[in-house]
Amino acid sequence: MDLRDREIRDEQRHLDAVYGRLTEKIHEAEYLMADAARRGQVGTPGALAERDAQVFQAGLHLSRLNREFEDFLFGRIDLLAGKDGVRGPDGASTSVEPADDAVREEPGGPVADIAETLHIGRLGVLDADYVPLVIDWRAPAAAPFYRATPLRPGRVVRRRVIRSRGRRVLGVEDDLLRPGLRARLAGAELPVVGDGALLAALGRERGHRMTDIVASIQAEQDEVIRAPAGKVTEVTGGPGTGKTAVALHRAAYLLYQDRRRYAGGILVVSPTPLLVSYTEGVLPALGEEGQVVIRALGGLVEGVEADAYDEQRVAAVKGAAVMARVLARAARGAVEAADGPRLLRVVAFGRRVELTADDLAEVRRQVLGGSAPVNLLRPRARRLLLEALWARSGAAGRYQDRELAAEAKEGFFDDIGGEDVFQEFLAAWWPERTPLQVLRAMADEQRLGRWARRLLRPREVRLLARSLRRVTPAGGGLSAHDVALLDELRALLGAPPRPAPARAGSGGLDELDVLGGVAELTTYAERQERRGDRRERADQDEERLDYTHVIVDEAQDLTPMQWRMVGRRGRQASWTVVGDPAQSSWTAPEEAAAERAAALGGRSHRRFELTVNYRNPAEIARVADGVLARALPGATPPRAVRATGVLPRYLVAPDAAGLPAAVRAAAAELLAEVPGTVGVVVAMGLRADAAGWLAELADDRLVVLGSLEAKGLEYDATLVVGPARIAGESPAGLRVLYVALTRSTQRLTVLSEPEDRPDAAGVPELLTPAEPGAEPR
Ligand SMILES: Nc1ncnc2c1ncn2[C@@H]1O[C@H](COP(=O)(O)OP(=O)(O)OP(=O)(O)O)[C@@H](O)[C@H]1O
Repeated sequence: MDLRDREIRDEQRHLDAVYGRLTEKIHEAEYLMADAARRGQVGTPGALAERDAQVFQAGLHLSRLNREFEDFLFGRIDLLAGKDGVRGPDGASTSVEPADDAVREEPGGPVADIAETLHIGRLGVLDADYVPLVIDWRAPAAAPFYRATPLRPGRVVRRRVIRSRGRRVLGVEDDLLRPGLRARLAGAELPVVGDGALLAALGRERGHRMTDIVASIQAEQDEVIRAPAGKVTEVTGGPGTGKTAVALHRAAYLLYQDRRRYAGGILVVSPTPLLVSYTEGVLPALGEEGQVVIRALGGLVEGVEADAYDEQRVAAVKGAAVMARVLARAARGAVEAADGPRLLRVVAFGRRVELTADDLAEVRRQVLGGSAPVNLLRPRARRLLLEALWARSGAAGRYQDRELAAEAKEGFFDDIGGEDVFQEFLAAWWPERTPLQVLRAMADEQRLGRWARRLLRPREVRLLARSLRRVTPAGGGLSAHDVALLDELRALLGAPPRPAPARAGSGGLDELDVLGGVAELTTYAERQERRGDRRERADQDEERLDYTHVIVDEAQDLTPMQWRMVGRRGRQASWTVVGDPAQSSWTAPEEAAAERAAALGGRSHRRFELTVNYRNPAEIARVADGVLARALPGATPPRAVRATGVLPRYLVAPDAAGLPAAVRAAAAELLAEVPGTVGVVVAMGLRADAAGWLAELADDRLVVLGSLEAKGLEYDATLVVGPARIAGESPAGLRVLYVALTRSTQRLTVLSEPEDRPDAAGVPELLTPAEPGAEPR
């Protein structure tokens, strides 16, 4: 038996002991459940409550234990004796530094004994004597597993990554943190097996789901994951540096640290639904099922799901901070229905009392002088209308006595205010508006022009109105940018009215008379389960806005309006904000920076930078770095950790007619070369066409993406089609191209069109080295 097999056998013994203990715990939990059920039969309220609590606890416990983790146990550290003998609650010694006499100088060099061995896994497990069999990866005692480096080894002599599946140990890989030291474990020399656990993880094929990195978190990443949840933790780093992975592991860490505070209260905001589905398996794999809400920007408003895309010039209008002012006017303007009543007539004291259009306009002006959200101004509208009628009735003059006058007025308010005529008038004259109704009202160019006077240019008004025309009364056709507008409107309007059947005379705004339209929609996260029972649940949707921690992924892409929306969800929260300015597809970064600062309030920042690219092989990173130099001259790219020896491939499509076949052939070639996924990235405008061209390949490993959808995702191989077309789609196009080129873990093919002006080797102009000092486009 060779050394590796022997070490695997030893780790297998340990894993068997762990599973033995887990089995005992499962039996304990099952016993508890059965016992609880028996107690329930007693039937007193107290017994029932106790049973519920026990069943709940035992059920939780069981479901965690029963999960077949692919690698329940994944790490081990062998440690020198600590400076003091203090042990923490998990049974491990707490000292970070070794005892002064832990290492002895001997003639052959320094020698030491391993004083403590810890196994690291997804959950903490103690044996019957409270000795730790496995330390939870988030416990303080596990930190050295991630943190120790040869420069600062602390007590760690050997770090071992254990690969296991189910109950079987498959392999071990060791790193020596103190290579010059001869260490002894139970009298024998400490064996060392292989190297490169990290590299093995990085080279593995990719699927459609992100996996956790718990076995190979690197020191600079660990610093971020375990950073105290101060006010704002800000993380920057280039593509592939693990920002998304780190953000998700941080959520799991915060839960472990203070479950009471964070359970259910962590929100992760992701740029696209694609990235949400790519990442949503990571937390359950870390044992945190259902504790963290992950939402796409277009799915942040409860009951709404964005399913449309805005071209860049429209997005630029919708995302700009000035929209907040346009919407404020729209919210107030929309309460005045074009076909609303122009005369209020009641009968009081035996004669007709009227308010004319001019009178009503004056009352409306007074009502809008109030600062409350528009829908909440209705009681004020009611009161001011009655005041105006009372004044017009001339009744006040008939009373000398102030008390009598006040009494008469009160009676008048009660009588007139209670009449059907008056109530119907009020409902039509001050209709309650939903955000969706107001947004749709903005599709009328003339009306929008009025609301946006001196705020938007006529061209912008036209673009905006035209784009909003696709929004249906039920909320179809909304883009992620529209959702931020809806959220702003919701704040301006106040709580939307409860869903109710449309009432005649409810003051429809042109055709916008679908009350409660918004509440009829569903969110991304709940789409699956909700399909069948939308109506029943719509009423129960009390949206949560007060998260305790908000994590923003790809933060560089949020528009000012989106920052306002996200900011509303974390007024009291601490924040983790991760992003990379070099990948930003938003064109006005300064404006976004101002709204971001407002969203994060005056909270203090702690900044971290990640510097190593774990995704792209060096051969691919080099190509991307060239584009980065054009997009942001002077920016430092992250350092790629591995090379594959495979150079990117350059192909050229002869002309537009030949493009579909060329795309198909290039994609098919990549599918044949890699075991996992292939992403085909095209300009947004080419998305639908490209999907059609590739349909016949019918391979579920293949994904077609518009350039903006590629954000955050990764594939074994990527085919980037038409770099110039991608770069030409917006002023931020070069940065979008940079994103496209950094999606691959193994192979990259670039397919040029004639407009890419490829050189003789097929390398498109944009991918040739930039002239020194070249201006960004
Ligand atoms: N310590 C690690 N061990 C193993 N894999 C890692 C490690 N860190 C990152 N990775 C892998 O590298 C890839 C990139 O990580 P991630 O998507 O989190 O990077 P990112 O910084 O968010 O990238 P981008 O800015 O391009 O979205 C993922 O496959 C991730 O699992």
